[in-house]
Amino acid sequence: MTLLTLEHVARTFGANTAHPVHALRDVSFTVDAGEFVAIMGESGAGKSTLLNLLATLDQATAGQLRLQNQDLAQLSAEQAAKFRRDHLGFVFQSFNLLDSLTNRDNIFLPLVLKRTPLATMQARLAPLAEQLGLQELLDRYPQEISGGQKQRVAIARALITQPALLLADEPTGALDSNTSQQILAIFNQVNAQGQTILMVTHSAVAASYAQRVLFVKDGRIYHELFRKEQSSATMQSQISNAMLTLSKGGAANDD
Ligand SMILES: Nc1ncnc2c1ncn2[C@@H]1O[C@H](COP(=O)(O)OP(=O)(O)OP(=O)(O)O)[C@@H](O)[C@H]1O
Repeated sequence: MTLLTLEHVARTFGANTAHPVHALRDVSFTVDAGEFVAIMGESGAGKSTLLNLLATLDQATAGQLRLQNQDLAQLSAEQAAKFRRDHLGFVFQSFNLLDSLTNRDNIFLPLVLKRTPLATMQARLAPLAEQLGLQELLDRYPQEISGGQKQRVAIARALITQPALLLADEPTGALDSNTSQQILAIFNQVNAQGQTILMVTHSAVAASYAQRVLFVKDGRIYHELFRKEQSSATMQSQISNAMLTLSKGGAANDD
């Protein structure tokens, strides 16, 4: 089942100025429910612009974005905020936890905003806390735990609303390599349980955990790699080769 469809999406900044920036020129792809897709590209390629459109924080200049058959261009600002709360989960490089709240209250926050009864919040937290190894950390504050632990809290906060799509922006960018691999293993686990994930990353290691990698260059999807049955080492070297080829200006080839 297709969850997300982008058709000829463009985003131009400063369209009526002397120097318009075509951050996205013509982006089309679909994501099926249950997929784990990584988006890679060099700095300035348009990744954040794409993520902002998917997050309903920005509107495309042209083209169509549909998530669960909702046309994202048709949402008012208020509807977009509700759509975000109801259907999307976010994980950021810098965790974005509130220091004044305990880890438990950070995780509850999106449900509190939706006025969810406490019993439901607790029932949803229990399995997540167990899976993410958070039981001992719930009553502590974000500044009392490590970066990897903060990211696990942030993942719980993103998943507690049971979002259709988890959007991750450089989720391992602030973590060392061991901790990154733990976080990526969690992504693989929740994906195996059916969670659809779209992750922007600069890291070939991180992208190699995904089933599919889309490469963005100059506001277009330039290349696509499928993991299939390949080992993570093979996938990583294919990703690195594709990035190298793209940085040299050519179209990548994964033969
Ligand atoms: N609000 C804006 N106004 C004008 N130009 C913008 C704006 N946001 C992004 N751009 C431009 O659009 C292009 C794509 O930017 P974007 O942030 O999407 O790239 P990126 O791939 O996420 O880069 P990075 O990996 O460095 O975060 C860049 O040329 C950038 O300067």
